[in-house]
Amino acid sequence: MAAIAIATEDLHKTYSNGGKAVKAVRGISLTVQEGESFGLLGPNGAGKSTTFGMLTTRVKPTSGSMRVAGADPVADPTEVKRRIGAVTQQNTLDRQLTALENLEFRGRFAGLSARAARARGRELLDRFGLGDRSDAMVHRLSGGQAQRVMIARALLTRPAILFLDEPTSGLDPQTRVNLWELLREMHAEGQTIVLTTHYLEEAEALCERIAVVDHGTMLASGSQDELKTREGGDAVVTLVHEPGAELTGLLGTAQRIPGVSRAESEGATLRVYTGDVEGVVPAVLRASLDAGLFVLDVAVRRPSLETVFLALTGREYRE
Ligand SMILES: Nc1ncnc2c1ncn2[C@@H]1O[C@H](COP(=O)(O)OP(=O)(O)OP(=O)(O)O)[C@@H](O)[C@H]1O
Repeated sequence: MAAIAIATEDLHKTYSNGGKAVKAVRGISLTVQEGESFGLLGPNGAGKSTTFGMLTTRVKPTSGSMRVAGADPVADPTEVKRRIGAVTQQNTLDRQLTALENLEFRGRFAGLSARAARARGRELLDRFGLGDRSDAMVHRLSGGQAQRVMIARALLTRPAILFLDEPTSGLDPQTRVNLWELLREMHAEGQTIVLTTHYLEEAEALCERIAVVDHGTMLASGSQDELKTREGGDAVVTLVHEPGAELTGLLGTAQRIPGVSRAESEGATLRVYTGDVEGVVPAVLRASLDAGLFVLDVAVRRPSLETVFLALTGREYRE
């Protein structure tokens, strides 16, 4: 069995914002195995960056405990930093230096000889398709190139865990897909990867295991299949009615339709969860018409991370 890379127990973080307490993280317990690619998925403000900050020593938890790469980020932050590589949301490259110099500098700081740091820097830039950009000043790099240099820099000291906070936020779709490819390669070579993302598609593309977070708590965690089976095994049928439609009666009827495991309404939208799409769609449409309602749109979503989020929160996922 693989060793444990990360274990957290009931992590909390409360910020004080002008005297007001902001409970950003409210009890996160998770385990990541070595070699895994693990994602913290949730909408903006869910507490992902705060959790990322605690795991990577930048944010001190209010309470709870954790082990990261065999050390304690609170008691021994220097040791944790030595063992991990972290890529934050901001561009933290030194703008006075070239791409290669940024890498060399990190290598020297970590105790490599000048020669070793330069060689490893070159190797990584080549690997990341940036061999011809090694002498470019940082401000000349595109967003995607800068992000790759930051990942290369984080990998320079062969970290036990590579942490990435929203790795493709703000990148164009093609650059995003290229970066996914790179991260998949790293992972195939055994690199443990922990990332945060608010893109369902990114979590789906990159993460073997996912923790779904919202409002500072972890709603569920598991492999994608586990989550889909456990939390969102049903397809979701959505009926959108004219604005202002009153759905109370319809909701009751929908809940009694055979094959419907759950029904809920949000404004003029009715959602039913079912394993029997073919049987339920006509029945629920009929119920809607019988209730004198006008249906604007019908949509069926097969089990996915989107339906998992819906099932967990009763809300549509908005990226
Ligand atoms: N330094 C801080 N001081 C006060 N409140 C903070 C601070 N950092 C974050 N918060 C608040 O904590 C909550 C969680 O923020 P956090 O950045 O961890 O979420 P997130 O899921 O990473 O979202 P995003 O993707 O927008 O960064 C938010 O309500 C945010 O406003």
